[in-house]
Amino acid sequence: MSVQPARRIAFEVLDAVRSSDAYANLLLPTKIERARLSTADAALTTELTYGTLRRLNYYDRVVELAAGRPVDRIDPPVLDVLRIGAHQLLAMRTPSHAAVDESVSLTASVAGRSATGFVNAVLRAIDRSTPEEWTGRVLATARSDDERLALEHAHPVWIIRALRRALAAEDRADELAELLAADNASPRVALAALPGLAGVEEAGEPTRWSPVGVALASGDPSRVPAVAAGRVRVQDEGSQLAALALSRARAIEPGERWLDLCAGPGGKSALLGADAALGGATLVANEVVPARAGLVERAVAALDPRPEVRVGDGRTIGDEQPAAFDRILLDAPCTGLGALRRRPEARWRKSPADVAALTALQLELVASAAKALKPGGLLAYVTCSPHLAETRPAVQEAVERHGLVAVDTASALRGVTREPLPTVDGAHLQLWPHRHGTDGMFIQLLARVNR
Ligand SMILES: C[S@@+](CC[C@H](N)C(=O)[O-])C[C@H]1O[C@@H](n2cnc3c(N)ncnc32)[C@H](O)[C@@H]1O
Repeated sequence: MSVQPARRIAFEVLDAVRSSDAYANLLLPTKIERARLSTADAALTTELTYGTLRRLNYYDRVVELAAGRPVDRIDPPVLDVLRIGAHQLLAMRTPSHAAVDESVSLTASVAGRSATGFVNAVLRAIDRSTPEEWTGRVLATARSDDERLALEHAHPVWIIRALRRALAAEDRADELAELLAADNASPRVALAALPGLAGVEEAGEPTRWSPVGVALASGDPSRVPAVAAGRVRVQDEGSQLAALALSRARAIEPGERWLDLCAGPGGKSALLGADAALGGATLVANEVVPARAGLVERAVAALDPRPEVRVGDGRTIGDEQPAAFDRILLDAPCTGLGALRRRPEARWRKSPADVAALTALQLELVASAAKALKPGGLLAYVTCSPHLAETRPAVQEAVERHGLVAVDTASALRGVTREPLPTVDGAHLQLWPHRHGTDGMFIQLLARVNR
């Protein structure tokens, strides 16, 4: 029996994510396009791939219980087939015979005939109980409340604890389950119409917050002509607000110099560059990884004038160009814990050790950005992570060590957003997937006060 392309592609992506650290959100669209899948098959492939990757810990526990052995004693390609099979049986309600038979055929082609009996037996064992019965059985294996939440909502325990702390800092710890559920829902595609180059109405319906935001009703964004021309770009609304917080917090004086310190792949540079061009300012987009600087070049290609794109370490710009910029965006490298809904496997890749390394880098970048800021200038410190270790220390050092003043960011965005953002305690703005429908961006404006 031949294997349906949807299941084969889902397997290939899981295999590449596991064995060569591939990014599913980059690899999957390429494979779907190459296979010339219909819209329905593309949607099925995406659900098989993303749904399985998100809930890996849950399906691994199901497989362990059904197979009677730990997953590290199962051949990795066979385990991937079982994970995809379990997702079909427990979450997609695929008819049993299709899920089992196709998984067996897939096993024969990727792991050899000798493994097919095992896959058949494990999937039939999974199919003998209802999804609800499996949930009960899996949750009963949890050794703590947090492990139970981790299995129920498919997040690692350390991320659950970090998100709970970040919510608790806003007195919202009781919203944890809602946040975890939002991380598991596929976001709608949001687009940004670049100011001066495209109108919102060209591409779809206006979004809730961003004045340049467009919601794509359905389909492939690259088929929208303005997207193909680079005048409208796929960009989360939270990211749009981060760029607009800097470009629209105050009127632009012609001749202002702006810097995007960590620009790759260039989403925010494109929006900043468009606003800069309209206001008579110039933008320099800096990125340390040359290949990512190439992506920035592509992102800003439709702009006139085009921002200068440079390859360099943002940590040295402050010494190289002190007091040179009127506005700086520091969209810091971070764990991305606020964007887990977009990158289904990301949650399983990160570790607490990444946080410590990133906090250190963020502090060095803040020091450099603060030096590069002119008196009277404005800095936006941004992360797509609400982790307190990636937000609080950078802002605290900007104020206490580098003499910047925290600006009330929600107020600065008041006249900018379509709908007023809910008020927050403190000068920063923390967006949340479950509250705002955006990625979990943290945005703090900081000013160097004129002396
Ligand atoms: C969160 S991403 C920026 C996303 C970008 N602003 C956008 O909207 O498309 C952070 C970027 O910082 C870059 N980066 C990491 N270390 C850096 C450094 N020392 N100097 C400059 N850029 C750095 C990473 O390569 C990555 O492209």
